[in-house]
Amino acid sequence: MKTEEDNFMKAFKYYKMIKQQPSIKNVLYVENNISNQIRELPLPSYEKNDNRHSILGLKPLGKWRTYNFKNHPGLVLIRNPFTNLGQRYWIRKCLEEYPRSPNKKNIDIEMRLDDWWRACHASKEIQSKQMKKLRWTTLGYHHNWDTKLYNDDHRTPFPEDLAELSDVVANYLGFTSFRAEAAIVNYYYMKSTLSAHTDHSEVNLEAPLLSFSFGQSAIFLIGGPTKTTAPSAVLLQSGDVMVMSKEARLCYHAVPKIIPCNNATWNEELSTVTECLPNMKYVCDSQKLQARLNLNIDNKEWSDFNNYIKESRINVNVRQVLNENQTSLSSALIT
Ligand SMILES: O=C(O)CCC(=O)C(=O)O
Ligand SMILES: [Fe+2]
Repeated sequence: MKTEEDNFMKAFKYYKMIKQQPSIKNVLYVENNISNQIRELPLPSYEKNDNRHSILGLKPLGKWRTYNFKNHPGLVLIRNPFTNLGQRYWIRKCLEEYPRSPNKKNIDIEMRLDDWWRACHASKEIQSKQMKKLRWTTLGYHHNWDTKLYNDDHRTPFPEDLAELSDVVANYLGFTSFRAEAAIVNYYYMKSTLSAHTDHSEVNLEAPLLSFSFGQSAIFLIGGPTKTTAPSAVLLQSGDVMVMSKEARLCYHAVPKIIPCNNATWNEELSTVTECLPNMKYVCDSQKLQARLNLNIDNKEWSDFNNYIKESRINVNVRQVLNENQTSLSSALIT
């Protein structure tokens, strides 16, 4: 039997190269769209009254710039819709709060750290051993990496702020019934990679996958439904939101390389948010959320997180697991 050629692996190996830097000549990004592979989309007819953006660290929706890719229908990029303060807020959340129990993380099997960030900052020994070992934490429905299945017994409350952020983004793109039910937060250091895979564990494969990137940049490979398709390489920069929907939802993708960003936008001009508090769908205490966002304007408060992110990348990968009319996986099995 003739085996199909693995063109995905070829590209992965090329970009992963360490001895010699891979050429980024063919890497697609908005600021250098030489091959016209990226096309800007007109502003969608989003809900103009959605005034939740400021408190979530987002720019006004009318200023967002959205693109699709000639060779990858269903793949949509919103080029950094976050304010600089907003980036600080989400980076901090991913480090300080999301890795806390009962959320799960890769280092749980080695050492029980209910509060990884605090433990690392309370002990130099823990810091030296555990800080750079965190590779992922899961939220909501916890992805089981062995069985690749979700389970009703491995579900904890999904963070309200991330559910709200996902709701704003999904609504903006017209996915008005999207519900954030599971997320994987991926932590990358400068030599980390993520190998080729598809995300197919969700019952609902119609709902898009929302991917938020912060910190250092990444080369993201996106191919087709099999590894025979040669992938495109796309540069993901801090704040970028990549959406895998429709035909792109089940395509192979990977991160072969982290590259230093050109500018740490999260350390550029910052301004606090003082607007009147909007009505929220998931967040109960919007006053507290606003205070938490504004806290990060203080460089002393921000300093430990800055030290982490200057040589790391964080990706928050949000999924809907269930179908629209289902409330649990068991109800999904019956219908
Ligand atoms: O880090 C990324 O950009 C992709 C992460 C991813 O593919 C995943 O979590 O399934
Ligand atoms: Fe993925």
